Amino acid sequence: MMTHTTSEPAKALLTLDGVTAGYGAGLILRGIDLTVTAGQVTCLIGPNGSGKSTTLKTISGLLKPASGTVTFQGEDISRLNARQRLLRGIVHVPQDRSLFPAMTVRENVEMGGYVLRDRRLVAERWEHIAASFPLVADRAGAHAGSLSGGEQKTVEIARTLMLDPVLILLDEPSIGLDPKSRTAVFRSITDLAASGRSVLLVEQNSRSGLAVSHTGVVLEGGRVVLTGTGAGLLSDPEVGRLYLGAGARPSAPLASSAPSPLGDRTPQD
Ligand SMILES: Nc1ncnc2c1ncn2[C@@H]1O[C@H](COP(=O)(O)OP(=O)(O)OP(=O)(O)O)[C@@H](O)[C@H]1O
Repeated sequence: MMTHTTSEPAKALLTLDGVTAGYGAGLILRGIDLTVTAGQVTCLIGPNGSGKSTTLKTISGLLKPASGTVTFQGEDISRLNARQRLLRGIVHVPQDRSLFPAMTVRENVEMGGYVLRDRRLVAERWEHIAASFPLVADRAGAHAGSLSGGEQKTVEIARTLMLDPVLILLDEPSIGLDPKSRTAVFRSITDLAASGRSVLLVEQNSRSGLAVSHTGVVLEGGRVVLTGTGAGLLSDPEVGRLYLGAGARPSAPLASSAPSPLGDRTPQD
């Protein structure tokens, strides 16, 4: 489990105050209060339909809040559009696959910098990304569609670095992946935080998500019902029973089948 090693006081990077939002007449978010601390991984968990993806959309600007405030680096960004928020360093990786399958990995990563309109900067950042993600360097010339689901997700995460993001929103990055690919994706999330990025993660694989997170936030019915450290929520039997799909997990059942440090998939429905 990683820890926040800096001795400086934790800084609020993003704050949601009483945010309400929905897609039509009804509200899905019913007053979200949430803080993301700079340099941390924060994981949103909660039952299906509780509003996790909708919360990410109100942060990236795909959805405007009906009321309440979204504050990023001290600025009220509630009324800004998605492009304006992107330029401030908020990058959203949606749940669905978003690479262009017929383009190469390198072309896909470079496309991530299309708003930069600066070929030299894109080339520089490509070098940095290729050095940070061996998979991206190794498969640079391969068509994205020929990569496995986990590899594609890793490329999507790597691509966010084209915009030198401050806050990366990841919507269920591990969905549909086999255990090995999941481990690789969660490792890249840990690496992002270690390199100074802040991550807000939505995960159905709640145990795995909390295991790589400094902070865990539980959503229910469009409201935050619980906040704690990732480790604290993981070890709380009541949280386990209510939100992690099972009671407190017994310690390793068999020495010969030690669980992955990231835990197993725990469906919530
Ligand atoms: N584009 C949309 N138009 C209308 N309703 C939507 C739309 N997207 C989501 N909803 C509804 O909003 C509610 C919350 O959805 P959201 O995707 O935020 O939940 P979630 O917590 O991420 O759930 P899940 O774990 O199932 O992805 C659901 O009832 C969903 O049907």
